[in-house]
Amino acid sequence: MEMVATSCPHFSGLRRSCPAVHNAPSHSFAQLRLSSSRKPCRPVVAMAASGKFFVGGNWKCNGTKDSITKLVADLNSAKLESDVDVVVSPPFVYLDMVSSSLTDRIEVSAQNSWIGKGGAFTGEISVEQLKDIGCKWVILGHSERRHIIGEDDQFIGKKAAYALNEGLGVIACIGELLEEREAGKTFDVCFQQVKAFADVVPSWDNVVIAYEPVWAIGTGKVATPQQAQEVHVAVRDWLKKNISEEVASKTRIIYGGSVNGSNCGELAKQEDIDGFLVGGASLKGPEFATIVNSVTAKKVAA
Ligand SMILES: O=C(CO)COP(=O)(O)O
Repeated sequence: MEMVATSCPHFSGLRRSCPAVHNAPSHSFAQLRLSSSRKPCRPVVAMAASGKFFVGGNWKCNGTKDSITKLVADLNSAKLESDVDVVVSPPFVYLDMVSSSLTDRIEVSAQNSWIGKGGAFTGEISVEQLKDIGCKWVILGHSERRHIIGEDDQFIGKKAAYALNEGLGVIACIGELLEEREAGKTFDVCFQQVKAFADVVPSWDNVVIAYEPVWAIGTGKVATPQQAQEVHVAVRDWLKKNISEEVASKTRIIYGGSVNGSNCGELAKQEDIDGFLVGGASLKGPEFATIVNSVTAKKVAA
């Protein structure tokens, strides 16, 4: 047996299922143990720190002081696996309240931010203000902002560049409409949206990509694990070809769209699903904790 670093000789990408071995478990991020004949590839190392499972709860425009106080109490008492980055994203008006009452174990994200320094921009929230109240992340490019509010790639890109330059992490959302999927354009749409981020981000260190097919958001129609995995692999391959192998390997690609406590385990087992962005089910503390803890299914699958 020989130890080799980083990639599989049977496949151009990093950390993919090896097509040379049917049903082979996935490659890990860092190292693979290969037989000297270079046939079956087997992972021997668990996910690297850079690939830590990431679960975000996007509370959208939901909640009241009372319901959010209860949700925070449930989250504070939940047992969460330690090897998961956990983030929740309350509506702006409750952000400070959540940030100051939530356990340090969970970080807080905004659902939007302005494209530049704050000032005379009525109704907007600046990155400086978000940092001031302890916010570490911002969700950008969410389909509800793209398709309901009308934000385009260029505008979203400006927000991402500014937030990253100022030290916020960005949860960069991409995903196709149903008609785009049906027209066979899923990859084209996702690549174009990733490219818009890629064109402007100063570094990928603080970027998590969230693949959220629009037809699966809030509909109860979750993508199958295979559908999600297929897009995640394609996006990772795009990063490899257009940015670098390192960025492709390290960047977390999480899935969102009707994730719940029942379907998270099967999705988590997919090699290129590095976590979730959860809407409706993140409003229930115990169910959100189940989704966070689906990292155990991933570890078993590896
Ligand atoms: O939009 C989402 C997360 O950002 C997903 O929402 P649902 O989980 O409610 O489908």
